Amino acid sequence: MSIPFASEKHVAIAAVRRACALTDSVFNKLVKNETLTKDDKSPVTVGDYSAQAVINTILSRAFPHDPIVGEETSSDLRTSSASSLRSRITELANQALGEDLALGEMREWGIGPRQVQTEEELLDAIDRGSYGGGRSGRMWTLDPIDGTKGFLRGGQYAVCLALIIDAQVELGVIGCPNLPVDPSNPNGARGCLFVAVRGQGSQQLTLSGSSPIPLSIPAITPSNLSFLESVESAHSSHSFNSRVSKLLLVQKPPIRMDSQAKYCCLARGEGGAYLRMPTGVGYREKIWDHAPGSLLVTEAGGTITDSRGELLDFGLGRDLGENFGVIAAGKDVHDDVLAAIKQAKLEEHE
Ligand SMILES: Nc1ncnc2c1ncn2[C@@H]1O[C@H](COP(=O)(O)O)[C@@H](OP(=O)(O)O)[C@H]1O
Ligand SMILES: [Mg+2]
Ligand SMILES: [Mg+2]
Ligand SMILES: [Mg+2]
Repeated sequence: MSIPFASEKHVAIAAVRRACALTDSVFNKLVKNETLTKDDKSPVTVGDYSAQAVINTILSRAFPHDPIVGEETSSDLRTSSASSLRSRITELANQALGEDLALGEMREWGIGPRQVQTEEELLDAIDRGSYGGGRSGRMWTLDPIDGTKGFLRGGQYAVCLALIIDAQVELGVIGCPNLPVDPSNPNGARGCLFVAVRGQGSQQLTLSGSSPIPLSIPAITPSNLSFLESVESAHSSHSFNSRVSKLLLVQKPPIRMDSQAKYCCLARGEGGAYLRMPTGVGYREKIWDHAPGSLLVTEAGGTITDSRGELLDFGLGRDLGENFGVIAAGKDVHDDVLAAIKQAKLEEHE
C-alpha cells in the first residue's frame, strides 16, 4: 500500500523549495518601488506575488482539480501603473520555475528548463488562490510570504503551504530561508524546511536538501518557558503575554519572531509555548497563517487551541472565525498556560 499523501508531499516540498529560492534571491535586490501597501495597510512585495504565482502554477499542474485559498490577488498588479512590477514578477517566477529538476521533481508540474509562463498566465496563477474555503472537500491554503514585515526587515519569514480535507489539515510544509538550521548555533547555516503529515509526524530538513530529522516537543515546567510571540505588537498582545508569564513565574524573556517560524521553533523544542492573543476587536485570523504550523505542532506532540481551549476550525472559509487567540504549547504545559490566561483575563476585568 502506498503511503498516504506521498505525492502531495513531494509536490508541496518542490513548490515551497522553489518559492524559497525565489524569495531569498529577491531579498538582497529588493528596491523601494517593488513593495505595495494593500487596502488593510499591510505590505506586499514582488516576492509575495511571484512566490504565489510559482506555487499555484505547480499545484494546478500537479492537482488540476484542487482549489487554493491563497493570501494574494493580482488586482493591484493589473493597473497600468504596475507594468514594471508585472515584468519583475514574470522574470522572477520564470527563473524559479525554470531551475533544473531536482531529485523527485517532474516536468509535468510545469517546472524545469525552458518552461516559460507568460505574464498573463502568471497573473491568472496568482488568482487561482481566490477560493473561499469551507467545511467540505479538498483544498490547499497558501501564504507565499508569511511575515512580510519580517521579510522586509531581514528577519524571519516563512513560505507556508497546507493541504486541508474536510476542514482537517492533512499536510503542512513550511520553508524558512532565514532560520538557523541548528538552534544551538544561531550564527551557523540558515535555511530550514519543515514537513508534517497527519499521523506521520513532523520533520525538519534543510532547504538545500539534507535528510529529515523527526521533531518532538520536549517536556518543560511552566517556569522554564520562554514565550514565542510576534515581533509586531499590533498582531498579538505583548502586554497580555507578559501578565501570563508573571502568573506562571516564567523567568526567561519572550522570543520575538515574525511568521509561522514560531510554530517551527516550538515543534523543534524552542520556547515551549506560542501565544497569540488578539490586540483589539475585529481582526480575524486567516487559515493560511495557521494551517501548516498547527499540524507541525500537533504532529510533534504538542497541543493547539484558542484561548478557551477550543480547537481551531479550518472549515469556516478563509478566516478562522471570531478571534479568541491562538495558543500552541507542549502537551504537558498547555493546560497550565490556558489556566494562567483565564486568570489574567479575570484580573483584566477586575
Ligand atoms: N491585527 C492583526 N492581528 C493578528 N494578525 C494579524 C493582524 N494584522 C495582520 N496579521 C497577520 O499577521 C501575520 C504575520 O504574523 P506574525 O506577527 O506572527 O509575523 C500576517 O501575515 P503576512 O505577513 O503573511 O501578511 C497577517 O496575516
Ligand atoms: Mg500579508
Ligand atoms: Mg501570513
Ligand atoms: Mg503573507
